[in-house]
Amino acid sequence: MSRPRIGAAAAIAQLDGWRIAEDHADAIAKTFRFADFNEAFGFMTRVALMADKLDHHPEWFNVYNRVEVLLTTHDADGVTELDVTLAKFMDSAA
Ligand SMILES: C[C@H](O)[C@H](O)[C@H]1CNC2=NC(N)=NC(=O)C2=N1
Repeated sequence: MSRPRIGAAAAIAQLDGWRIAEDHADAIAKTFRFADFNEAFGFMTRVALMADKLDHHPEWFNVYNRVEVLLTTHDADGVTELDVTLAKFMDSAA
């Protein structure tokens, strides 16, 4: 799905707790913390199903109760509204 790039700054202005990713040309990032691995993996499962439905997939890293997420749109070489949509879903699923 092709979308115009809006950029990380415009994206985080619409979101809570998200930051401009370091060490990346144009991406947004957030670290989610849960009570334990079960909660973290439940979150990842809910997000995975939505990501596949949107055909828009996160880059993420999990250790026990922590999930570090990076969102960008590879097809657009940067952040698009699709990243904002997935970020908002993640916030609602956390
Ligand atoms: C062919 C397929 O639609 C694309 O590769 C999709 C899959 N998931 C994707 N996820 C993300 N984050 N960016 C993309 O550009 C993207 N493209």
